[in-house]
Amino acid sequence: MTKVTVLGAGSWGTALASVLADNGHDCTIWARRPEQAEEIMVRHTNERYLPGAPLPENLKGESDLKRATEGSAVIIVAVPTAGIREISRSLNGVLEGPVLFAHVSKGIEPDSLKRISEMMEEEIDEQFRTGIVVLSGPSHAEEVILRHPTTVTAACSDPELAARIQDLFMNRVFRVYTNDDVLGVEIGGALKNIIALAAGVSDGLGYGDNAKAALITRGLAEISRLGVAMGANPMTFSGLSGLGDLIVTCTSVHSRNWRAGNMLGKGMSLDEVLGQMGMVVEGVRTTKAAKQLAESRDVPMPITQALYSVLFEGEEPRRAVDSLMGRLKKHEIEDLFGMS
Ligand SMILES: NC(=O)C1=CN([C@@H]2O[C@H](COP(=O)(O)OP(=O)(O)OC[C@H]3O[C@@H](n4cnc5c(N)ncnc54)[C@H](O)[C@@H]3O)[C@@H](O)[C@H]2O)C=CC1
Ligand SMILES: O=C(CO)COP(=O)(O)O
Repeated sequence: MTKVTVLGAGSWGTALASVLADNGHDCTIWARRPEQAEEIMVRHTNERYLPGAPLPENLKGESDLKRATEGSAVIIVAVPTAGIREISRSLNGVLEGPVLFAHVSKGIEPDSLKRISEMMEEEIDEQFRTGIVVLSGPSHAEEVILRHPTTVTAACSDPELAARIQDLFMNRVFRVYTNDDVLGVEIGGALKNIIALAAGVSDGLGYGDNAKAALITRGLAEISRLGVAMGANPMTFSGLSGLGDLIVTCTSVHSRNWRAGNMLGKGMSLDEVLGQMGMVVEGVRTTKAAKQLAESRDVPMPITQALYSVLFEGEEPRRAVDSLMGRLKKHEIEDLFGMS
């Protein structure tokens, strides 16, 4: 049994903490709001984020960060990308020794263009961390909490640390692979949200499966192109954190990114959509970051660019699709990782 703390009591933190509690670990969720911590501790529910789901009775809730992390050997960071720096910094004031971190968030920070593990490395004092693993893959919280079969990958440059996180989470319905390509896993997990937003827009416009398959396939091409230019292993993108997560997020009504895109496609404004969601839609900020990354590395990312124009430049979704379809002729495979 390992003492583990999960930071963030949203849908993903709660679902993953339930996996850990199922596996018999001593698991505490840290929630910002005391009433939410109490709900988890006393009523064994988290109605706002996972309505109707009973949580394991051995799962604890705590809103004091010091008490929540006291004695923990492993900390799982499950807050949205925008909160990563703040929570990481707070840990320096409460931790007493080194712990193993895993993060499960999917995003890139605009302007700094940092991945989650890079932000954590910048903010958490070295004396408090033995390593940072990223856990990512096709995994909607709503299905994990129902104990439906799910597969993810744990990536770290140190294979022993990836294996520790694999062992911690793995059970008969939650299968964890390992990978050493942290960059590729983080880029795939973050950028699939952009394509999911675009797939939602396409569905909202009334387009069909052909359009969605095109977005998934050409989306994978542009994510891989950027990832490889940054130094990722091309094979990572056909794995769970690449193609796997693209499929699940572009085709599921559980996806907040798909749902947000769908509302945009039906004519709502971005502000109206975000006002209605009540949960994080990571792809919006990541679209900004990915556009900046693509420009800084001179990598063509036409779908990202088209979505950016819809989100931030007032472009009509239907016109954005027209411009994508009207691009110059290309070879499908040649220059997949070049400047096509
Ligand atoms: N929901 C899912 O099925 C999955 C989500 N993820 C990723 O996990 C991350 C978290 O997502 P969800 O749990 O779904 O989000 P959510 O919207 O369900 O909940 C976010 C939680 O984080 C808290 N929070 C927000 N800002 C914070 C801050 N600055 N400090 C501390 N807590 C803060 C909120 O109060 C809330 O409890 C995201 O990066 C998402 O892409 C990854 C895989 C699956
Ligand atoms: O990352 C996810 C599933 O793997 C969840 O996606 P959404 O954030 O779009 O709900």
